[in-house]
Amino acid sequence: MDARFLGIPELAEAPSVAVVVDVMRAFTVAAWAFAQGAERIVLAESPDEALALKARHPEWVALKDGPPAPGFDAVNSPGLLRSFDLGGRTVVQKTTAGTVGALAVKEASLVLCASFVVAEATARLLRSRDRDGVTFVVTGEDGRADEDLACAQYIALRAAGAGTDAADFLRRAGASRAAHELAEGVRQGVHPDDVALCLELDRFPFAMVATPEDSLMVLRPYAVPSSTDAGVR
Ligand SMILES: O=C(O)[C@H](CS(=O)(=O)O)OP(=O)(O)O
Ligand SMILES: [Mg+2]
Repeated sequence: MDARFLGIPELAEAPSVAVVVDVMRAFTVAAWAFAQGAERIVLAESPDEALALKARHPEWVALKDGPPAPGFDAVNSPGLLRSFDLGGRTVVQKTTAGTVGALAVKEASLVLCASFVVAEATARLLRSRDRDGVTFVVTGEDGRADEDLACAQYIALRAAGAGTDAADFLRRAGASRAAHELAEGVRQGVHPDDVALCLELDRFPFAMVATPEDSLMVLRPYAVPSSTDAGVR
């Protein structure tokens, strides 16, 4: 498998297959939302769009990064989200890096959103597909966020079938700037368990696939069979 690792500003044209990686915290949070029962996650372009969607659909759960904000129901924290019952709910998510990265590749034929908690399911889905190349979007710090790059490199190796030890990749993520900022209270809307939850390898058995639906980009969990062809699209 030919893998490219690009930051959001380096995305010149729509890739065929894109894996958008945000370990801390958007796509760890998204996976937790599905684990808590959410049916789908609408990826919003802006806080205003998230609030407009919430106004049209008061039953939806609006979530954004940063501190709690008027009109929003939740923040971008896995530790805080795990106490929500999201059974059957639609979540609207807007974050600084992860959701922006996914929307930047919305023209791709396959868009996966990933983090360590869904790493193996994501790799398994990629292994099942007959594709020449995969573009990993390293969403943080214009492509330099080491927690995202480490996760992307790990998934790429697993997707290529390599028997890779995750320990070094998880160590890099744990030593990243984002991990330090979350641990030291630099970032807001944080639970003390957030970093540990972001470093839980393969906590969930599903991958996450984003597709356009009625002019919105919608993320859903995708159960990947443990063998043979996963059959997306
Ligand atoms: O919520 C996050 O961790 C970040 C935003 S910030 O750096 O904490 O302000 O957003 P994400 O898109 O999940 O990287
Ligand atoms: Mg991030």
